[in-house]
This record gives sequence, C-alpha cells and structure tokens, in this order.
Amino acid sequence: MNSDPRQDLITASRQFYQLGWMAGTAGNLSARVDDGSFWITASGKQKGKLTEEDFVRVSLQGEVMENPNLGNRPSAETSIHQAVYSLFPDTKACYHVHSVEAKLVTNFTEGDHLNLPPIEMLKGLGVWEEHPKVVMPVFKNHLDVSKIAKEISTRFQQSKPNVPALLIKNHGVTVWANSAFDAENYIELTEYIFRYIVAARQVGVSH
Ligand SMILES: CSCCC(=O)C(=O)COP(=O)(O)O
Ligand SMILES: [Zn+2]
Repeated sequence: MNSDPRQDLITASRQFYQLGWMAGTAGNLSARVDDGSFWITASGKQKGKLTEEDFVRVSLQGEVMENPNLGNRPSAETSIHQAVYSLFPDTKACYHVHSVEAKLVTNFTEGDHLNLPPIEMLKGLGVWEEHPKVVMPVFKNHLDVSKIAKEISTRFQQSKPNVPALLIKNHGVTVWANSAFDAENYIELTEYIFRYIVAARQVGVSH
C-alpha cells in the first residue's frame, strides 16, 4: 500500500461521483497507512472535487492524527470504517457509496440479509462455487452511526460474512479489501450485482 493513499482515494471518488454513486457529498472512502491509521474523507466534502486537504488521518481508535485543514472533521461514518479495520485486520481500504440501486435492493431482503443471484460476477468477490448460495448482510440505518458500527461488530464477531461487503438499509453499500485497487473493483462488482437484481425484478427473472 502506498504510504499516502490520498491520490488513489481522490481518483476513485471522482469516478464514483461521475457514475452517480457518490452524488453531492454522499459516501466516504478510507485507506490505511503503515502504522495502522487510515486517511478518510472529511465530512461533508463534495466527492467529485476532493483534494489532499479534504482528508483526515485517524487512528484505529478514532483519534485524529493528522488534519491538513482545521475546518475538517472526519467523516460522520468513521466509526463504521474503524469497525471494519478492527474486524478484518488485513484490510487496507474501505469504501462506502450511495447508489440508487444499493438503496433499492435493501427493500428486497429476507430478514437481515440480501440473497445474491448466482451470477458469474460473484467470482470477483471471491465466491468460486458451481451453484452459489450467497448472502450480503443488511444492517438497520440508525441516526446514531456508532450504533450501526456496534451492530456490525457484534454480528461479524459471531459470524464472518460470505463476501467483503455489507448494506445499510435505504442508505448504501460498504466494501473492504486488501488494497485500494481491490476495493474499487469490489464497489464496481457490487454495484453491477445490485443493478442486476433490480433489472431481474423488472423483467420477472427469479433465481
Ligand atoms: C448526503 S450523505 C449523508 C451522510 C452519509 O451517509 C455519507 O455517506 C456522507 O457522510 P460524510 O460525513 O462522510 O460526508
Ligand atoms: Zn453514507
């Protein structure tokens, strides 16, 4: 991992913004550095126009370690990134976006998870099975984000998810990966899967 990953985050954010997955100030991206701390987008920044000043470096415990602009506050959803890095210590990047489809599919859930269709794209998320029966965990959306983070920690300490991704109801998707490159890939794959789920419903295809 690049010791300063901010340029990778800026590039990914611009791309996701252009695709409509980080409209306005929606979403947040982070990536780790060698001491275990991570650079995360500052709260409320327009995600199509980030510069290196629009990030805050935060420790795993949530303490601000470096802040290039005194007006910056870490993303309001930093506690979710902390939870992911603590649960999965090899994780180097954690990306959260708000596409329309990522919100829609959280209304097609069974209990606390979304059944994923058995499509080829699952291989990109590490699922290499002939007839995969894979689910993506879905969490309640609380105004108090630390409550979402706590529920993620509690559930994943009991049982690890099948894929490196989670959904928050009517909110968005979060993925994590061992590199910024893989995190970008996982966002693209999950978004493809959500588009597929929405389109399959529209044409009456069920698996
Ligand atoms: C308009 S988006 C509402 C907050 C949110 O869900 C998000 O992802 C962005 O919050 P941040 O504090 O990271 O800008
Ligand atoms: Zn969000």
